[in-house]
Amino acid sequence: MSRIIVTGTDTGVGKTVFAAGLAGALGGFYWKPVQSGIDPEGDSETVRRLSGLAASRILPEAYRLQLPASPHLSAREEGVEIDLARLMPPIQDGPLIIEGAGGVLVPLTETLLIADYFARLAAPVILCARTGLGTINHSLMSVEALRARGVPVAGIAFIGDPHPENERIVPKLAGVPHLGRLPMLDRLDAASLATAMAAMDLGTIRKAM
Ligand SMILES: Nc1ncnc2c1ncn2[C@@H]1O[C@H](COP(=O)(O)OP(=O)(O)OP(=O)(O)O)[C@@H](O)[C@H]1O
Ligand SMILES: C[C@H](N)[C@H](N)CCCCCC(=O)O
Ligand SMILES: [Mg+2]
Repeated sequence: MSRIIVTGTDTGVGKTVFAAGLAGALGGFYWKPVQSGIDPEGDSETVRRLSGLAASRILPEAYRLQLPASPHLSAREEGVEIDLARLMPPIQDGPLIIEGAGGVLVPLTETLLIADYFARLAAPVILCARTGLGTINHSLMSVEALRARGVPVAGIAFIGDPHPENERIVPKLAGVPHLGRLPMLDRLDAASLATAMAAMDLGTIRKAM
């Protein structure tokens, strides 16, 4: 079964938008194992709006927590203990896109970081990174943290305005493919996202899965 994890250099970098575009382009399934923050909507609802996929392709979260915070804290606030056993991906008949929470060293529990969880999933990761100032450091640190845990990095998907130098040096120093760049879309809807996803290297992503 083919699976890929979508992570990012930070929260708010555009993982959900990219994951929606990818799930739509691959005709796959989307799963957000741990959602922290559901007002006005969680990432699953966003993906439903933006992917063009049927509701049945968006799998229910294992944890759906109210507080928009680090998952370890959101869980604690609700008296919930996040259990790794509940975070194993559902079996699906098609490509599964799994979205993390925040960046790679965000804690799910007092002892389990999101990158440790990815290592348990044994699936490749796409790192979503901003194109602009600050991305070199954040991207290279994220790749190092993933590698240190033996998590395969399929490549970097850039998000934002073109920045040829950052888009050159980051994949080069990280030693991973540049998977393309998703621009910030003025009108963000399923149709414009599907069109913009044509700029991504879906062939390399499919091969990595
Ligand atoms: N390509 C894009 N075009 C237009 N708006 C975008 C794009 N990517 C992200 N955004 C906007 O930026 C904000 C953050 O994006 P998104 O929710 O995808 O981040 P995230 O990395 O998934 O965050 P989280 O850590 O909460 O899961 C949202 O308001 C989203 O609509
Ligand atoms: C609330 C947010 N939108 C995400 N669901 C969780 C982001 C956690 C980030 C934690 C941190 O790095 O400080
Ligand atoms: Mg998200």
